[in-house]
Amino acid sequence: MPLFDQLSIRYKLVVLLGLSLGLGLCVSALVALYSTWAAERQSSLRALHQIAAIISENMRAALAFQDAQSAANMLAPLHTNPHIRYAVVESENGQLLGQYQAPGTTEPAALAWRAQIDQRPGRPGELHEAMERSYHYVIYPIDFDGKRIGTLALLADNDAMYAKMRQFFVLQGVASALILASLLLLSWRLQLIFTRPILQLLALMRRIGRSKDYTPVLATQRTDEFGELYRGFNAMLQEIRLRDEQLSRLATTDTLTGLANRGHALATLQAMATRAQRKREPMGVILLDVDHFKRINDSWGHAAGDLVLQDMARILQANIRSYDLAARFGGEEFLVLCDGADLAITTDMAERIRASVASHSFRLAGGQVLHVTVSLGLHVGSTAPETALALIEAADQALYRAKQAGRDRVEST
Ligand SMILES: Nc1nc2c(ncn2[C@@H]2O[C@H](COP(=O)(O)OP(=O)(O)OP(=O)(O)O)[C@@H](O)[C@H]2O)c(=O)[nH]1
Repeated sequence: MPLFDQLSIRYKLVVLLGLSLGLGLCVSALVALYSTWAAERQSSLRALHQIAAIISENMRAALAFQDAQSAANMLAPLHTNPHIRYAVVESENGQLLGQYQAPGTTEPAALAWRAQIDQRPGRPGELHEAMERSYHYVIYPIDFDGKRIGTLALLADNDAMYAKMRQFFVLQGVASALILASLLLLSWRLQLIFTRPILQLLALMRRIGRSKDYTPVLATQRTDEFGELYRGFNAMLQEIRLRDEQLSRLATTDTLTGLANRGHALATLQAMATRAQRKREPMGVILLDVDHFKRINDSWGHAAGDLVLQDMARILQANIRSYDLAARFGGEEFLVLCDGADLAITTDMAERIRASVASHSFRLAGGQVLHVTVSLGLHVGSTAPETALALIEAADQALYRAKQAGRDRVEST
């Protein structure tokens, strides 16, 4: 069913529910129709029986005396019932005593009915009734003193029965249409119970696909499978969010010192430089290098060197402003980006760092205390466009001069 497959889950459920409820309604309507038809059929035959019983009771004397005139008089009032179309009274030996034909009845029709009555199954003179498509009839035996003296055959059309059936059919149709409309409304309400949570999840999934914001938002008190689905979805979002954070931390952080790594520092420098140029503000770049670091490694081991680098990171963090960035730029080389800082502020910051390092006691795992110095080169970006690499290059030249000038000092471009 390709068309059905293409329908949204909402309409699929409405179609399925509507079809099942509609089918139930059709079956019950057919049952009601059949029962009404059977009841009408029974009641038509019963009514004809009652008329036949009354006429037969009065017809006894006419039969006993073979009085055709009396028989005709007794049949004549039948015209008050427009549905009785034909009646015939015969004596026991089959002799016709009286006959009635409703006004408008043609002779061929009367003859056909007569033939139908004569061909009835069973023994002649026995009580018999039959329901045909367009008429029904009763053959009623007439007894006198315990002896069969004749029979009365009464035939009536089915017009009254069909009129009632038509009326019932119209009523049933109207009721069925109303019920069907209510059932469709009910199907729509019912499908909401199932589709609302699914569509909510779908909308959230689409929104996350667009925004990439994995913050869990589906709060629910539900205790059913949908509640479980919501909670599972929330847990999954939470996990993705944590992993995202972890991944971006790993991608931007130096694992030894916890400072920003080289890649993150360069990207931040580029963004900071662009912003500074747009706002026509200065920005400071400080490049610093641990003096004679190789000696520390060689004398105290690589682990001691690592410890020094970690302490160095802490000193840097302690001496920068919240909106500056300290990064590990290479082995024992660090970069500090000072947002909106002019030469005076940058120089002051570099000097503060140098002095903090020089006065710091680097305590090794074995308890030994080292004193270390750093050389710093700084450059303050002008308002003219400069690439991140050009800014670093300039700071590096200043650093080179600091090293050349004897280390433990700050040089600027
Ligand atoms: N412990 C440790 N050492 C590192 C790391 N990265 C680089 N190094 C070492 O840092 C040292 C850098 O030495 P050099 O480039 O010669 O510079 P330096 O000894 O500091 O001398 P100057 O810079 O001229 O004062 C090398 O011995 C590298 O092996 C690291 O992550 N941990």
